[in-house]
Amino acid sequence: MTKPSIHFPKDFLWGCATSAYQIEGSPLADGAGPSVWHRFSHTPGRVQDGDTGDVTCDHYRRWESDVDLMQSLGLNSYRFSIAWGRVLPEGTGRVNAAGLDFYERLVDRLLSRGIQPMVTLFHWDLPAALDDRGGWLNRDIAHWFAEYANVVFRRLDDRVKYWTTLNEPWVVADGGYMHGVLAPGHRNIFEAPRAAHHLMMAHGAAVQAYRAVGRNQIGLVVNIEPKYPASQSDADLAATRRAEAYMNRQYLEPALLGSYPEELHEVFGDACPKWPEADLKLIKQPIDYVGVNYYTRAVVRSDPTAWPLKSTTVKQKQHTHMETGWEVFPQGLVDTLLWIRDKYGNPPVYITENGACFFDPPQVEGPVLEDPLRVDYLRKHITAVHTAIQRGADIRGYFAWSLFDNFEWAFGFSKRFGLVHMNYETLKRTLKTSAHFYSKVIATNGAAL
Ligand SMILES: CO[C@H](O)c1c[n+]2c([nH]1)[C@H](O)[C@@H](O)[C@H](O)[C@H]2CO
Repeated sequence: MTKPSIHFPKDFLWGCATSAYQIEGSPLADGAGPSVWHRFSHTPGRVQDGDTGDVTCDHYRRWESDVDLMQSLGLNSYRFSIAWGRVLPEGTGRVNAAGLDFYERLVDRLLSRGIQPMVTLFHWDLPAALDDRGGWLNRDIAHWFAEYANVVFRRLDDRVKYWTTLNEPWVVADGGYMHGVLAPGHRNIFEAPRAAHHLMMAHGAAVQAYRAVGRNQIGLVVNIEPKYPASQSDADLAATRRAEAYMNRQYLEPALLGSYPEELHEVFGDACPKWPEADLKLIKQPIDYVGVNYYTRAVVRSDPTAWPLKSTTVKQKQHTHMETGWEVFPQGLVDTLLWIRDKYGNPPVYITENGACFFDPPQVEGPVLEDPLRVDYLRKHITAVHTAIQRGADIRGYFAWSLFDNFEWAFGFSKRFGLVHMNYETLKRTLKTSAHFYSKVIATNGAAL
């Protein structure tokens, strides 16, 4: 029986995603101010092997040929983030012209090569100067973020059609303030919900600012990891509900519904703050799309000893090389997209990140690196996107994570997600077979799956 031909919507965005601190290098060049990740990666013991973002892919200096490489892959879109500290070295006030000029040149080159930019304003690299003023624990950060956003909107909104306020506020609050494994490295259950709330207030303030000056689209990017109970026991079902509320609903629902899930009280207990209605009104600014970062699912079991969720995830059979063994589970992407369709009124969605890390060698000899496991992962997950579209979900684009192997936060360079291999000694870029595969999928708008 011949395979039914797969076609995506005519103007579907096909891109790759990256972020500033993970690929640019030169974190202090041309007047840029340091970020919390510059400080964190230069603090011994915080990042595996003492890796830092000082060089990484050296994109800050190789951006022109990198854009040409994107064009050679046939990308029609590229998702990247702007380093706040390059534009406003102290986070507020003085604008660093050289920093803003870098991103303007990047946008212009992308457009000249037929590549639509999707720009993320904040992908975790908060200016250190703002962290010194309390960072995400200071309510004023909503104004600081709106000020920064305005500077960028005014310069680039005539060319950038897709904006994102935040990338994955959950990771910042959970990693940076609850568990302390990401910058700024706090471990405090009383801080985490406040950081989460101020992140969302900043999102709302930036969207509100955008509506005054912008003419294009703006959204929020959240990581969604669907939660499946390990059993139908009351304890596992309750643990699954808590885990879903803590990761998947805690950010989407204030943004889309103007309220927090009740289950957060079970997670945070007496650390759960009561927020004024005005805050939630600010957060619930209408957005044009939801960005979904999907990698894996979680099978959840109750575990009264696990802090703070009182739940753990059960490792599954086929998984990627991430430390906690992210299961390869494309059905979870279908389930996630249909869950958003049904629970939040079928908003426009972009898959703003999807990808996998498998072992790739540090050096590559030949012209291409074989990465069959990643090809298989991408094929299954892009097919899952198509399944969700056929079942009525309004999906408008897909961005593979990531264009290059890059700085994988606390894991340093030990984890490789790229479609293009990075030799960190020579900075040589080498296409993997996943890049060639993705290129064919784009050229045939899905038929090559
Ligand atoms: C918690 O998993 C998230 O969905 C997630 C996975 N990832 C992310 N978020 C981040 O947006 C990227 O900066 C990471 O490099 C990438 C790979 O780890």
